[in-house]
Amino acid sequence: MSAAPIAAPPIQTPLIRLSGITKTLKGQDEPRTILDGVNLTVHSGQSIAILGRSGSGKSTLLSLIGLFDRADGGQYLLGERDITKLPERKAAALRSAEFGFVFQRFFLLKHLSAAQNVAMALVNGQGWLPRRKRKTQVMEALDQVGIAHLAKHKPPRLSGGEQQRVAIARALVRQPRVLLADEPTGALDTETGNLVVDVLLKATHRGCGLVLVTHDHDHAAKMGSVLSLHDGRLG
Ligand SMILES: Nc1ncnc2c1ncn2[C@@H]1O[C@H](COP(=O)(O)OP(=O)(O)OP(=O)(O)O)[C@@H](O)[C@H]1O
Repeated sequence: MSAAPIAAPPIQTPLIRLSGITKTLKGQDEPRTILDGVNLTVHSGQSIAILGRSGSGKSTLLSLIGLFDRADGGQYLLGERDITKLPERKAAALRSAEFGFVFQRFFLLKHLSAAQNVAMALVNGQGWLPRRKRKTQVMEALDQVGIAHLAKHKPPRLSGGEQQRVAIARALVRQPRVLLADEPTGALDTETGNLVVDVLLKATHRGCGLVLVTHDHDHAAKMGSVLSLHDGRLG
């Protein structure tokens, strides 16, 4: 009896494919090429760390991925869609639908509770979601980062790590396909930073792609892959 043929695994379209991305900054001085043919592929559930010396262009690259900025050359595919030259209005809509952002600074509103800060991310062009639905999504996001019990606390009563977890919940509440984190542990001590990295990684278990810019080699080593930006190239 011949063995049954082994089915080929389904080929998944990557969430993101950047090819040959270039970016030259034209300030008062000589134009400077920051990204010089960057290729990057991000799959669902994948975590990628980007290391590189200060000024090497890590934040610039993250801004391009998150559609805050545009490349001068190369191609950007989001799923099957070529978004290299997407007009800004459409880019803004994609930005809030597809990406979650976490930064070194938490950017929380001090006079709002943790839950209210997270709910702010649910305001969209059509206004607010129905109250009950909004509350459920907010509590799920806070639960996902392990601080549902702090929902009513305002930022001044929270530790740095707790505040960053509120910021991560705010990034996750719209269920983005990709989480972009720029030095999210930069303002935290080592132990708290480790916790925050674990929370970010947990999001990848639900299928989110994660791109983490960091200076911390231990945090980078926790990611599925580690890339380094050097002389405008990622490798
Ligand atoms: N809007 C801008 N105009 C001119 N130069 C800029 C602009 N934004 C960034 N730069 C320069 O581009 C280079 C890359 O900056 P970027 O912030 O991407 O680096 P980075 O690797 O994230 O650095 P760090 O690790 O210090 O955050 C730096 O030399 C920076 O000074």
